[in-house]
Amino acid sequence: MILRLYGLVPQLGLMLRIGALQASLAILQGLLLGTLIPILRALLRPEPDFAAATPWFLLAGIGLLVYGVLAVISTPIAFTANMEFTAKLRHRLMNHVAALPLGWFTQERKARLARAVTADAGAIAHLAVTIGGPAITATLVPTTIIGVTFAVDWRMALLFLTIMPIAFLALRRAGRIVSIADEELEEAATHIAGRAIELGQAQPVLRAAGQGSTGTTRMRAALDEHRETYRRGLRKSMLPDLTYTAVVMGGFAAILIAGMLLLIGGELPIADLVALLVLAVRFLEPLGNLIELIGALRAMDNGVGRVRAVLNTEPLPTSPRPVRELSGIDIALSGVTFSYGGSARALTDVTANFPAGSTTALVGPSGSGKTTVTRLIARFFDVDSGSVRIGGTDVRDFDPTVLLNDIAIVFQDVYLFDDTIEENLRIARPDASRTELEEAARAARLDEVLNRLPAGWATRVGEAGSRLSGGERQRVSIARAFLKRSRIVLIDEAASALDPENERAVSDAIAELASAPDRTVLIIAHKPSTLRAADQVVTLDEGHVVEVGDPTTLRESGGLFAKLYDQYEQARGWRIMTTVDN
Ligand SMILES: Nc1ncnc2c1ncn2[C@@H]1O[C@H](COP(=O)(O)OP(=O)(O)OP(=O)(O)O)[C@@H](O)[C@H]1O
Repeated sequence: MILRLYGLVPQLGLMLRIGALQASLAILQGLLLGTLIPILRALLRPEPDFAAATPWFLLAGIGLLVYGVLAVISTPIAFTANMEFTAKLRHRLMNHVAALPLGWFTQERKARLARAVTADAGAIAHLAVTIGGPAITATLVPTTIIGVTFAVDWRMALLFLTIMPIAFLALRRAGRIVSIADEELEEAATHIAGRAIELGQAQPVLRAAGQGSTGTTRMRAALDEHRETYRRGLRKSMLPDLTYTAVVMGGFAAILIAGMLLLIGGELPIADLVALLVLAVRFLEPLGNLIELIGALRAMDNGVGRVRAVLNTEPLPTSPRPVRELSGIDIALSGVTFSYGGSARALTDVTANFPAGSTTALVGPSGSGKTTVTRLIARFFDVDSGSVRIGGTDVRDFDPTVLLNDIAIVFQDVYLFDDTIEENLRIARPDASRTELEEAARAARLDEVLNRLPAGWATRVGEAGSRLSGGERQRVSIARAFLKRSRIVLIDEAASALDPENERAVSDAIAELASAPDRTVLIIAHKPSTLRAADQVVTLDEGHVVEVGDPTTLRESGGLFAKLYDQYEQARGWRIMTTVDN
């Protein structure tokens, strides 16, 4: 368990300090109790011998003082260790998940990750420090007492020695059952967390269906499952708990009977029996506490297992000699085949070139693979076969930070952090000057929004940007791309209707982003104006490239692009009519 913990947070110095401190406290406690023997032997004579007891009293006094000082020192050390362990573990987890393929982040795994970062990391550090110490005490105090007992009566010491392994065997069994129950309970708790996230996300749909307050049946089932698992766990662990308690109580009875028999037989003086009974109580008490601790320790071990499972997930492989800069900004997909894990392919043998400085419109029916192409270029996933190259280099050979720095992505569904507009922009470039921020805002037509808002740059956008409209959120996202000065920009143009003002602003901003000659732009396009302005069009259908060419020629050829273009224009006509009518 200790090795597993060390593997998770390799803080050898800290662990040794805490361990040594706790071990010293435990051994000192046992030895202090040992001073009782000479003291009682000296005092429980027909003529009490105070002179013989005095040095032992003095020794016990000094021991108590040292014990007190060590106990006081250990509190701040344990507190600091707890904080340090938690922070290190959380950082390790966050750094690791940042390198995982996006496909890993399913609803269930997101819930597990949330619990690993919050509950597990906190509990592991807390338990390692606050339960680890008492666990050391609960093991070392009885061990020291056995040693001390040998000095009094070897037969009684052997009895103490026999009780300990029997108790540990009973404890092991109880621990195993507690561990299984804890794992089942954690599984049920993770289900609840997953369903709770789902419940939050599905609120609009549930309310529309009149079920906002009752929740989903899946959520109710998860709660029932948790309750039942808890009950089952309690039932299962009751018998081993009782067995262990019986061993500990039985141990005391055995010591008492054996001591009385030796006393009656004249083989043990009364002073030694009294001292041995006090030692027996202190011997069995920490052993008794172990049953409480074992549950917590097993829970910690399970937590360690869960955190390790996240940390053991393979990130996307990195090249041993990663390329640290782009040598060009042309993009080439060559024979790319990719599926999201199931049997259905999202892309099949896709070959397409996106020349440096050009703007390409990616077009195709829903589900044809447009978003997948952009995800593979940004290396959110790795291709199953074929290659994606930027400036002639396979994206798998780049240092991942190169792609993060040189590619800007303007998603349709923009995620904003619950912070000010300024901070949401600074994510793209934390050290941007005020002038750079303002230039980016102007280019993205965000300045109009900022002028309208009373708090301007300091406006808080609300959770996930909920206080801004969809178009305004997109302008923030485009401003991020300008600020980042990325030489490759991947845009998912909104397919749904924006209000005319936002639509014009977003279109103008995208056009400006695409007009730079030193930028390669890919737009998943739905608007006739964007399609017309593109240097080339790549049409996808069911994961295959079906057309490549300039927009005018493709429109005249009457193929899939021409059909989609007409549909977009018709939809736009309807929207304009509806807007005018309103
Ligand atoms: N995360 C995912 N997990 C599993 N399958 C996915 C995932 N994302 C997309 N797919 C599937 O891959 C195929 C291509 O999807 P993709 O999102 O690339 O299409 P698209 O052309 O961008 O569609 P749309 O225009 O509707 O956004 C679809 O069949 C889709 O169901």
